[in-house]
Amino acid sequence: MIQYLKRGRTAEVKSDDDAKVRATVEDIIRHIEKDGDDAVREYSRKFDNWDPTDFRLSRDDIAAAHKQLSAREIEDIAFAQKQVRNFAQIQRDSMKDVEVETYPGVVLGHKHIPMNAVGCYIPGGKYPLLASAHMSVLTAKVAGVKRVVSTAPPYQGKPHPAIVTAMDMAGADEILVLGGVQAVVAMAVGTPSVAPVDMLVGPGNMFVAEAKRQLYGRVGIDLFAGPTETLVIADDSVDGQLCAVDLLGQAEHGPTSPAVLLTNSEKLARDTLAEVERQLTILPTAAIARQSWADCGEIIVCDTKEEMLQVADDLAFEHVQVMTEDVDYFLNNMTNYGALFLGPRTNVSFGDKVIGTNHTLPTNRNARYTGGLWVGKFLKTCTYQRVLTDEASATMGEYCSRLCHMENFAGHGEQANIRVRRYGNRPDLPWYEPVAEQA
Ligand SMILES: NC(=O)c1ccc[n+]([C@@H]2O[C@H](COP(=O)([O-])OP(=O)(O)OC[C@H]3O[C@@H](n4cnc5c(N)ncnc54)[C@H](O)[C@@H]3O)[C@@H](O)[C@H]2O)c1
Ligand SMILES: [Zn+2]
Repeated sequence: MIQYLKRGRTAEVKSDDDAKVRATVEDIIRHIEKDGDDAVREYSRKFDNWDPTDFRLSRDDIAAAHKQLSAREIEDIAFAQKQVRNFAQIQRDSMKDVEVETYPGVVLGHKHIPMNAVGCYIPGGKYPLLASAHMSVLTAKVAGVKRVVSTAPPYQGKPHPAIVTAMDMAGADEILVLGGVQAVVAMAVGTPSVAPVDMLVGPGNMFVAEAKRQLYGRVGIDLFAGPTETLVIADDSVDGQLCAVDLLGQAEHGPTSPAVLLTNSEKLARDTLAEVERQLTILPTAAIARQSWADCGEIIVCDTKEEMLQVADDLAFEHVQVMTEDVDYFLNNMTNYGALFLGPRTNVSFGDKVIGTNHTLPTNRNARYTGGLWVGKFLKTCTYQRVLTDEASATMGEYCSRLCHMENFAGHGEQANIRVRRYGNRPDLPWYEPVAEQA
């Protein structure tokens, strides 16, 4: 049986919010398409109170940002980037180009081609999320993207030195200080001051995520990476204190970030509920976490691990932290998740900041069809083919001719027929008719 010890707010409230966000974003896109840089500047002033002469940082600005960080801070960023770069490179190396003779005389292949230009959004509204610079910029560079534009909103009224430094250390080619919808639209549509990119990547709040969704098709997007979600799957092998820390640690992202405990232990459920209340009295970011816990937090109690698996797959959450006796049961059987965190020694914060897997992950049940950002998202897998022999050309041509005819494609059919005529030595084949089998 599946019971709720605590429920989040209803889906109707959420869909009402979604409609408002959609309309806001539509307006901003239309306005920037029409008025370019002037509109970008207007929204930057309105939402971020930010109106510099140039949204792009100079080499001097970037050097000045580096100087504001301590040696320790630089080393910490370098450590995290080393882990992310290393794993991204291992993933890149696992992707092989192929070229195979698939039929006598027929050679098919594919190669992975990096995109030419991408725009990386680094969130910075509530927190200066410098880790996103490693996740987006650095991964794009490992993939071989030539032009990587990176942007973050001003933080407390100015460019955040650690974000700028992390972007630069990750290899960004252009650094903008621009936030929200105006930033992603400027990069996607292009303005006189920002050349357009081919794909937008990176997480963001619901405005940023919705803007990427609406721009999809004109540019590529990596995935729908909206407000953070965390699911903790736990049993009596861990305690309520640990579960509460891991729920609130991610609930602090924002007021719409769900944190859910899924357990087969009613005792753990009750202990966690009490611990969450206690920790909310001491957590420095409790103002945000309290609201997200009240609105979106849930505690679900199941009888069996099979039920837990079913609930977890239905939720298809971004982060799934498994702290049960048999963590491999979930690794082997779960099908919908952004990233898994197995066992109590690791946690979502390690993944967010330092361990090396990418933290830009699908939210809003998009994990049903995609994993998170990774080096492969910056590569286009493109096929090619050649036919090496006259015989193979004639054989494919004969089949193709008849298949085209079944679809009423006369022109396609003739593309095949002319090959059969020339390479199959059948000069008398009629035009626009399916090739008959030879007697
Ligand atoms: N899914 C993932 O992989 C992942 C990873 C990390 C962070 N996140 C999420 O990223 C988000 C970061 O959000 P944030 O708000 O701190 O920073 P943000 O940079 O995403 O958004 C700030 C911008 O939002 C715009 N904005 C604010 N209010 C607006 C309004 N009413 N209308 C239009 N635009 C408005 C402003 O221009 C501002 O620059 C969080 O929700 C967090 O959960 C997701
Ligand atoms: Zn997080």
